[in-house]
Amino acid sequence: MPAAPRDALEFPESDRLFLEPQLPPRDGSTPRPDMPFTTLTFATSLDSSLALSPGTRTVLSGPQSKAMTHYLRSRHDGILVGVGTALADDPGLNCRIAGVGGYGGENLDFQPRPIVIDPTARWNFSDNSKLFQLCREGRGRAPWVVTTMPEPPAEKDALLKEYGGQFISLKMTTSESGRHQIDWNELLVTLRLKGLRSVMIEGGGHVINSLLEPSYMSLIDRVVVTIAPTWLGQGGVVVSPARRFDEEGNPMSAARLKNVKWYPFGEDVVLCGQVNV
Ligand SMILES: NC(=O)C1=CN([C@@H]2O[C@H](COP(=O)(O)OP(=O)(O)OC[C@H]3O[C@@H](n4cnc5c(N)ncnc54)[C@H](O)[C@@H]3O)[C@@H](O)[C@H]2O)C=CC1
Ligand SMILES: Nc1nc(O)c(N)c(N[C@@H]2O[C@H](COP(=O)(O)O)[C@@H](O)[C@H]2O)n1
Repeated sequence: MPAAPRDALEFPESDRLFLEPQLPPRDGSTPRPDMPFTTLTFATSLDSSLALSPGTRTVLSGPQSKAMTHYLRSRHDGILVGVGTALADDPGLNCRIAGVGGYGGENLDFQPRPIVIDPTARWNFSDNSKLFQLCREGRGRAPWVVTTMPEPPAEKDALLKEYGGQFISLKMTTSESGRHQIDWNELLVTLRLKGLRSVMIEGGGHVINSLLEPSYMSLIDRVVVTIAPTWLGQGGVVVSPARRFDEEGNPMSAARLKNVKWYPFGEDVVLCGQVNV
């Protein structure tokens, strides 16, 4: 077996046991036959911010919860972000747990497929993008880019294909709340048809808030949130889904979790649960 690179992360067996009930089943079975097991997971500050501002990569997770996130990546077939995140972070979206493919393991075993929602092909990726560097080094898979353009730009299409990635073209719809967006049902069914049995959705703010709309939140099988002991302050990228109202027009909470478990990981705490729909 190849040696693990120096930046490989360790995630202790005892912590794996805690997490197991929250993870996609190892046999690949899914709660809905036509869709992947879907985990919503992100790191947030005490004031519900994912980042200091939309274009800023912001470290929130400490070393233990970061290792947990990478373990989650090893247990999902796909990892999804919006184009805002791709532009801000130039992310790797691979799994760096010791023993997975490229980190001491064979081939690309346990490396998730990166998926970027990019309706108008704004993401200006190139050979120098982190994701593609990792592909060349055999440490990650090429991305699937979800667009609404029937014919995506030819140059980008060629580069994606060269690395083993692809554009996926879907249509825009208008959601219940009037948002013009890709329908999550259609997207998840498409990803299942393409072979993904589990997907973790990492962000950013637009992606999470749109998935937490009433018509979509039942698609989320698990929520795993890292809460870091810091306030980022005003102006951040905030997780705050649209308000809901009861029959009399009174405001009610947008969403609530059930079957909640809390795990401390270093200075952070990780909250797991299911959306109470
Ligand atoms: N702390 C954490 O765990 C994470 C932090 N982030 C941070 O979040 C920030 C980016 O967040 P945002 O600016 O909100 O961008 P985003 O990553 O949510 O992407 C937003 C864009 O994605 C597209 N999009 C998303 N959902 C769509 C849908 N259902 N249909 C059609 N298009 C859709 C739209 O083009 C939209 O403008 C970055 O600063 C990044 O660092 C991102 C992921 C995780
Ligand atoms: N779990 C977690 N903790 C943080 O503090 C973060 N900033 C993020 N961000 C997400 O991870 C992506 C970066 O991944 P790579 O390290 O480049 O593989 C970033 O784009 C966000 O999706 N997550």
